[in-house]
Amino acid sequence: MASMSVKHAIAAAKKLRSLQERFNPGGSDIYPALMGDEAITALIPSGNPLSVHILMFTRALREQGTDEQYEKFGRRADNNEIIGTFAQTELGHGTYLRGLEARADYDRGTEEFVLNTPKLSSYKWWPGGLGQTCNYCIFVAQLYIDNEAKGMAMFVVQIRDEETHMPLPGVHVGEIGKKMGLNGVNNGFLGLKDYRVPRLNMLMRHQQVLPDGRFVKSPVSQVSYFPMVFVRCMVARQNSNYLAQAATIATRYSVIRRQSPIEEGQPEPKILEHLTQQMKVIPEIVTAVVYRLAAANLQNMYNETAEAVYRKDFSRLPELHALACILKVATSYDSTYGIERLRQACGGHGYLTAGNLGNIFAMAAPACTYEGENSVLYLQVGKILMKNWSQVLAGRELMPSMAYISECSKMTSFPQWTGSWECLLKAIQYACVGSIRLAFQSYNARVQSAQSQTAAVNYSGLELTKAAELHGRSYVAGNFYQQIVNSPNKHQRSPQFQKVLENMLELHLIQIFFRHLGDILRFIRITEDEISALQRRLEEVLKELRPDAVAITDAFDFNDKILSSALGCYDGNVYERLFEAALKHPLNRKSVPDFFEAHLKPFMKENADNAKKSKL
Ligand SMILES: CCCCCCCCCC/C=C\CCC/C=C/C(=O)SCCNC(=O)CCNC(=O)[C@H](O)C(C)(C)COP(=O)(O)OP(=O)(O)OC[C@H]1O[C@@H](n2cnc3c(N)ncnc32)[C@H](O)[C@@H]1OP(=O)(O)O
Ligand SMILES: Cc1cc2nc3c(=O)[nH]c(=O)nc-3n(C[C@H](O)[C@H](O)[C@H](O)COP(=O)(O)OP(=O)(O)OC[C@H]3O[C@@H](n4cnc5c(N)ncnc54)[C@H](O)[C@@H]3O)c2cc1C
Repeated sequence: MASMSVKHAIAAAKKLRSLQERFNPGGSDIYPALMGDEAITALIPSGNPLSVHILMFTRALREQGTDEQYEKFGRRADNNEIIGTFAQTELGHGTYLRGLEARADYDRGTEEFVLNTPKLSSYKWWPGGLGQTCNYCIFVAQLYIDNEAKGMAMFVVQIRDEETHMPLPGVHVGEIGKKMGLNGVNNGFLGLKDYRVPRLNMLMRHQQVLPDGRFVKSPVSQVSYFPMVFVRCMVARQNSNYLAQAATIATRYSVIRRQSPIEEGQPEPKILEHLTQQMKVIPEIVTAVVYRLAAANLQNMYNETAEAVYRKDFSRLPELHALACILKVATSYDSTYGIERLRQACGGHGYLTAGNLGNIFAMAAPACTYEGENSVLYLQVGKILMKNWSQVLAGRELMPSMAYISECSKMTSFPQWTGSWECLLKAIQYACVGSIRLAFQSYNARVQSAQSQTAAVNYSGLELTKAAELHGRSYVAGNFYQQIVNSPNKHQRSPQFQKVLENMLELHLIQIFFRHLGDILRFIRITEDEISALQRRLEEVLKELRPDAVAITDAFDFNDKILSSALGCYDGNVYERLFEAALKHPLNRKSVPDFFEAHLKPFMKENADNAKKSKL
């Protein structure tokens, strides 16, 4: 599987290179090419062993290295002359970066760094492609000068000979073993023992070690986290894609499969005529659209911030960090749960490998963990919200994506309930700000009672993650509302198309309202009649969107090869394809399986003989 994946990955990398030249001639940013065709990754169902090379290794060299270091390493990496990975996580640490054990000791006598993974728990563990594919890596280690810790630093480390691919002396490298999915990625382990690299192999755009051992700190230490921010932005787009693929499969299957008459004596309808089936499938279609739009917005913000950082302007980093965390968490959670809901919506056939929904789930699910475990990132955002609430209390302005927090903080009560889109959006935002206020009261009380900030974060963790989740809902719903209602190109849309978009907005807002009804009722009085009216509107908008479900998913434009699903094929010949896939199963090559003579027949005969004996 690994070699097949590498073969496919090389073909994909060549296609990316051609896309890049088309989208971005001579440029080094792969993102425009990815925008055009990240579906390439879907062609490698066991995962792309070059994705970390493309997404992290090349970008870290460009963004964290000096221009000279880019010339020495980055250009060859961009040209795929060398293949690298991003080796940060260790067997013993993934989240708590300050706890990483790999170390780099500066030897001013030789102007080299001596790299070590001192214990088994210090081994790098998980980096994509590390096991078999890569011959280089960005090695993240704690920097020591004269045995004094200086914080994390990144080093370009060659791990395999470029000609023979043999591991170099002092390198212990290999594959970490089978996973739930992505088994073509060869995630690996790496141990280094007294492995020396020249001083100029430490990436020094933002922090430096001078030949005499003097350390020049980075102006903003967090800029070293930037490679992770980029992937979090990519996860938002990738996982909205996975959800869109699963929604396409389940929608097409739901208009082919007929089951259970709705009226006695009537023919069996398409299962998408059942209201409960509509509630399983159509919200997921809309969620995929909502997150694709949010991810595109985030990517624009990333590009702007990356350019600013390149000019040493770090002012937008905190907002990008907060939004990248929020969207990475929301898209990975909602896509993972949504794909499983869509699999279940396809009944037994959804459980067949030929339906491909299991593999799409296995590709989407690890995004809840990699690039920052989701609940840890929610806590990150919770901490940022606490800082911003302090700003609100001090009457200071907040970053644009949090401006609604200031507005809601000035409201003494929620206005008269109208049930309009603006009302629903404001209700979600108001509940978020109420949750932030409560979390702040708990957090601040703990800090005031002499608890450390870290401890106060831990003991306020449930309220902090709730506030973070509602902030994510507010941002995503607000972005969707703006795109549908206030978009500058709204007038270019046909009335019919605008109506479909507005139906999707109606469904998204009502669905989020019901998902967080408890959080909302904590801060807003809404009558039973007003809630029942929203229930009716939910049922109505599902009915309204039912005729457009297939057209919307067709507009995702996944061809059959990308979907790789007997349930979601464009021609709708589901049963023929399921049967064709079944007949290809190795067990169907013989009428009598080998295990009959070897195991089953003796087993049955032994039972028959025992039965006879017991009768005698
Ligand atoms: C052909 C390819 C096609 C591709 C198509 C699309 C594919 C896309 C998907 C990719 C597929 C596969 C790739 C998977 C690869 C996976 C790679 C990895 O997993 S790499 C390892 C990831 N690891 C992590 O994310 C670690 C998580 N932990 C952390 O980030 C930190 O430890 C943290 C933040 C949890 C704690 O930090 P710390 O303990 O240092 O302190 P604080 O929390 O107080 O933070 C200090 C200060 O810094 C600010 N901060 C933190 N993080 C960031 C950041 N990233 N950016 C900016 N600022 C940051 C924080 O807010 C604090 O600020 P302050 O003002 O001081 O309060
Ligand atoms: C498919 C895949 C690909 C990966 N690719 C790479 C790669 O290319 N390069 C790389 O460097 N890494 C990679 N990783 C590793 C990934 O980044 C880590 O798994 C991730 O950062 C989580 O760290 P961990 O595994 O140590 O989990 P832990 O941090 O041990 O988390 C375990 C549990 O502890 C909780 N926890 C941890 N810290 C806190 C806290 N402060 N507060 C509250 N709860 C906490 C978490 O929420 C979680 O529930 C990959 C992982 C996967 C699954």
